[in-house]
Amino acid sequence: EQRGVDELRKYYEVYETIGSGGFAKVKLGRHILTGEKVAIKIMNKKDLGEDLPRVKVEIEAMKNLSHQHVCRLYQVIETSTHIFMVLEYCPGGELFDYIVAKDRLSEEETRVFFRQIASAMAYVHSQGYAHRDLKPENLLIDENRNLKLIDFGLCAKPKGGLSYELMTCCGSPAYAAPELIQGKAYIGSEADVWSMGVLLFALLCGYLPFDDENCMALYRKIARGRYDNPRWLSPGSVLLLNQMLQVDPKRRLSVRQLLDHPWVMKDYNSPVEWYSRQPVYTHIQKPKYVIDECLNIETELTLTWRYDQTTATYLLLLSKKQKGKPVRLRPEPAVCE
Ligand SMILES: CN(C)C[C@H]1CC[C@H](N2C(=O)NCc3cnc4ccc(-c5cc(Cl)c(O)c(Cl)c5)cc4c32)CC1
Repeated sequence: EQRGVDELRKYYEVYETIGSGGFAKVKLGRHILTGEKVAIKIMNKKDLGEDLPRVKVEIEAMKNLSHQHVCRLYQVIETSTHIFMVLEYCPGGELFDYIVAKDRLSEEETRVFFRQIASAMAYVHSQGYAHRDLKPENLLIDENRNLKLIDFGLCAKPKGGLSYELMTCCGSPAYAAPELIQGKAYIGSEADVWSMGVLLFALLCGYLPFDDENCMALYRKIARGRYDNPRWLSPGSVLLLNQMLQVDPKRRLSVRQLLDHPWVMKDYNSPVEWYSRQPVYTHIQKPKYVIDECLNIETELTLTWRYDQTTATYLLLLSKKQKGKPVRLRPEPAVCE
């Protein structure tokens, strides 16, 4: 561990543990050069065991995902014993805790969050990924009360594209689609829409549509697809939930249909913007303030995203600029290789 932590401490101050996710612990950190806070996911390869491939899946997926509502991966440091993932820090914690604290959300507040979730999912699907573990515990709130999707350890990128069927039954039962828990071949994006329906119900109601402490009883309820709409739901909410929680995946709304659904458009009168506002530069268009300031990279050089210190510094500077913070490095910066 020591060598890995030394490598980490070259670039980051490492503070207390702020959480844990399955086989990982998450510590608060600060990028020394930019002063930006980060979340550092720390995994011990010994503890990972057969979960190591899941981590590789998550890292590869996150390297290809750059979106305003997907938690950003800045850097990966791997040693013989550990894997460190340096991630975008989300001080607002889990959406799950936010719902619990408020009992349930109003339709208006739910719509703000739901549009962000639809934006993230439309983007993730457009990149050929299915998330497969969508739940309020995997949606974090950042410093501007925006949602960030995390935990891509169960995501899938079918070889032939998202229309190809998947087999692995995974994710959290209460959010899992009927076809998935019945072990049928399923389409990842269709299963994600079911999970979004369960999530929408949880936001609007404060409890789950299908719940039972007995696993088999829970499966039967999901397979049957029957749930009660509490009296405070508007007719529009009842309709949208019904269109998403269709047991037959072919009758279920698609994410694309969600983007301009009347319930989603209410008060906004515009469809959900799902395009990424954070294009992943493959060729540096010489953003002057960054290149000259710190990264004296030959502008003709295509910056290959190595997810090393250079990537982290570049992305964190970009993030600072997007937040309107001064794009300055700490005095006497360490060597900017
Ligand atoms: C399903 N739950 C248990 C999972 C927990 C995990 C810890 C989380 N967390 C805190 O505990 N405190 C604050 C906090 C702040 N910023 C974070 C940024 C990224 C991640 C993160 C990102 C990815 Cl991609 C990932 O895979 C994992 Cl495991 C974590 C966690 C953060 C965080 C909350 C959700």
